[in-house]
Amino acid sequence: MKETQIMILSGQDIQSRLGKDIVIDPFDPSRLSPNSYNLTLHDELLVYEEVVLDSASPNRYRRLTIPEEGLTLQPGTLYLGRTTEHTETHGLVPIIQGRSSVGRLGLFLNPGGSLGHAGYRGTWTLELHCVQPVRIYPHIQICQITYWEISGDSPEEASEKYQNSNDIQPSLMHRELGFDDRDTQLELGFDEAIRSTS
Ligand SMILES: Nc1ccn([C@H]2C[C@H](O)[C@@H](COP(=O)(O)OP(=O)(O)OP(=O)(O)O)O2)c(=O)n1
Repeated sequence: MKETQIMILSGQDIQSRLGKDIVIDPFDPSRLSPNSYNLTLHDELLVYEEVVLDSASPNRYRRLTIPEEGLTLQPGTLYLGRTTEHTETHGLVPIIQGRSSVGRLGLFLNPGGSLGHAGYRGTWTLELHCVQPVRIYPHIQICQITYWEISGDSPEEASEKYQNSNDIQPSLMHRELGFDDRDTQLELGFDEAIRSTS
């Protein structure tokens, strides 16, 4: 039987493929690790307003800004954030995971890591929760992206819901259950209302 090897890209390989099959924008070479690249936290967060989240309809949320002097996250709340960086990947599978230095503060994101599609283009949504109050700051290096070679044919198929995200993207699972764009518009309208009064 033929052995299949799944390979992870080294930091050097990531850098040498920039502008070809990998885009990381902005890019800072000091954030490269031996086999990953550290992505940073944008200064906005979303917090759901609902006591019970419904997977079959859009959930209202409000937007927070993380000030330069920091923001203390509280246990029991899900915070949605995003990477500052826009990434684009072709012919490789990108995966993001929380950094160990962040996990050691009891701050966890995207449990188990988040698998991207080969062909994913956009910023990444970060699902943050903490086990005790923890202070965070804008643009801290929060997670790492790794790139994996694919075994076998894998036509690039963009995510119908999340491709080209350039803002924090709450769950769009309701779309799978038959809700149309009208429901999403209501959600966006609520977000704008919150922003204009805060
Ligand atoms: N925390 C995450 C996880 C993924 N993604 C991006 C990269 C992926 O290529 C895309 C779709 O992710 P999933 O396949 O995990 O999402 P779903 O399965 O929910 O959606 P779809 O059915 O569109 O694939 O979203 C993201 O921005 N933030």
